[in-house]
Amino acid sequence: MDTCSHEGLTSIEEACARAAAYASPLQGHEELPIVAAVGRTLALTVRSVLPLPPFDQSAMDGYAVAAGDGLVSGISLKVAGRMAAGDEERPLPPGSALRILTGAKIPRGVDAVVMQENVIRDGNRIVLTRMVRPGDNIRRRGEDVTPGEVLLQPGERIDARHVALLAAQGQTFVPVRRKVRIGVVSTGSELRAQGESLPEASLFDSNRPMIMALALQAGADVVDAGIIRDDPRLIAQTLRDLASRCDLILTTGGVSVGDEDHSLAALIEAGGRGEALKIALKPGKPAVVGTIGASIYLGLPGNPVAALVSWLLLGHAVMAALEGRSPKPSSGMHLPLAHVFERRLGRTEFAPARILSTGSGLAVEILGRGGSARLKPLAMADGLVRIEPLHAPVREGDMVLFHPFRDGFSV
Ligand SMILES: Nc1nc2c(c(=O)[nH]1)N[C@H]1C(S)=C(S)[C@@H](COP(=O)(O)OP(=O)(O)OC[C@H]3O[C@@H](n4cnc5c(N)ncnc54)[C@H](O)[C@@H]3O)O[C@H]1N2
Ligand code: MOO
Repeated sequence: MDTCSHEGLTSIEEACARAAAYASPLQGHEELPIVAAVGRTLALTVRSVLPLPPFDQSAMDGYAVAAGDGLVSGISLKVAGRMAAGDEERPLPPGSALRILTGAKIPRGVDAVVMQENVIRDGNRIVLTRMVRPGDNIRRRGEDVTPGEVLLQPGERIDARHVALLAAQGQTFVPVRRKVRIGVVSTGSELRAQGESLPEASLFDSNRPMIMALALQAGADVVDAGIIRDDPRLIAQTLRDLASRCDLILTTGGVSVGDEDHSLAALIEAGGRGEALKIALKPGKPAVVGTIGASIYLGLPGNPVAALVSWLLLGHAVMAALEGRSPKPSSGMHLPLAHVFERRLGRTEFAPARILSTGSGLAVEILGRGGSARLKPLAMADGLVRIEPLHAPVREGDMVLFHPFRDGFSV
């Protein structure tokens, strides 16, 4: 079923779903040391083998006591010994206290820890300056994690937080999916590689380096397949070659309606199948999605900002499908726009924007007036704003969704 949103355009959700439908999760996994697994995708469920904390422990530096029904302020207790983190348990003599440090095991008979700030120490005795209740300042065995519970689900992208949890479980290795291998090609007879001369009417290829960088940021292995001029035979030959080596092939350029837009024709000539999409998205309206051999094919638009936005939506949807992850819901923040923004109804619009600090809080300013070929505003921006299809006119102070680049380039 197609979700046609405006003038026969395909909605972003439908376009992402169609692109992802060509992909299925990659088979096979490898075991990596937990720190080396950062950025990789978990292949199997991880269950806990150990309660966390592994034993009842003190949450504070202070004194371990038997609080019973509670100890009132003013009670005096003898300090009968000391327990530091890592010490073996020592018993609490009745009617006394033990000096205890953060992380130390709670001895039998102890049911509360008094913070040292809440006692007056006088030689070998303490006097409580506050009421003490049973359970105070004790971290219970298993209160964080119980044995056997599911800790991490397959598809989780491993980061420092997961490394800490796995480490606390005593785990040395973790099973991860193999990296997605992405072949990146720029198409366009006007393009030259860095280091080449720049004849009239030519420009340096910025999409291929950008897309390679984005693919690396997304945790993929990258194959640089160079620049191919606008010749469907040459493009088809490159696609055939990459199909035997890559899980995903990304080209930029040639997805629109011009005489030299050969993306879909080249895919079909190479033996693949696919479809040209017109998405209710600005920039990034045209795209080609399909498959060739065991590879997924994504033809991104040539305009650089359009290529970036298209990668963030379609590319991320395909990556999630290849890695067996369900795409996370979008997690931008709503901020007021600092100015009027001229636009037409109908397409979701993304634009580079920076955050401003105003007298009344934060606001966002769109840079570059929405030009899809302009690189400088993109490089100067803090993130992308997303304006919904029916949000027009856009007035100063209107709320828009802002996706910061620092959160890993996602929208
Ligand atoms: N009649 C119409 N023309 C266009 C339409 C349309 O609907 N009807 N859509 C426009 C939109 S929107 C976009 S986006 C572009 C997409 O075009 P293509 O994917 O076919 O890309 P090209 O025509 O090859 O290039 C567009 C533009 O980008 C520059 N470019 C291309 N590759 C690179 C690169 N690797 N590095 C830097 N710059 C690149 C290229 O020189 C062009 O200026 O089509 C519109 N046209
Ligand atoms: O949507 Mo094009 O993708 O405007 O640059």
